[in-house]
Amino acid sequence: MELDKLREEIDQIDRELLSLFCRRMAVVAQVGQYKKEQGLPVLNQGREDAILARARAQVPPEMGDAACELLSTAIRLSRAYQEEILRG
Ligand SMILES: C=C(O[C@@H]1C=C(C(=O)O)C=C[C@H]1O)C(=O)O
Repeated sequence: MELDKLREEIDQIDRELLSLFCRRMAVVAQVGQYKKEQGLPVLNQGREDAILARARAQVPPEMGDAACELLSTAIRLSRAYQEEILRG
C-alpha cells in the first residue's frame, strides 16, 4: 500500500534526524565543556540569531517559520544540556 511506503520513508527520515540530533548534542557537550573550562556563558545570542537566519534562508519560504521552530527547539535543548555540564 502506498501509505505504508510513505510511512516507511518517514520512519527512515526520523531515524536520520535522531542520529543527527545525537551528533549535534555530542558536539554541544564539547562546547559546554570548553565554556566551563574558560568560564564562558552558555548563551551566545548573536550566534543563535545567525543560525536561525541561515535556516530561514536555506528552506523554501513557506517552511521558514517551521525551520526556525525546529532549530529553536534544538538550540533550547542544547542550552539546557550545557547548563547541566556547567553545573556538574
Ligand atoms: C552551542 C553553543 O551554545 C549555545 C547554543 C547554540 C546552539 O545550540 O547552536 C548556539 C549558541 C549558544 O547560545 C555555542 O555557543 O556555539
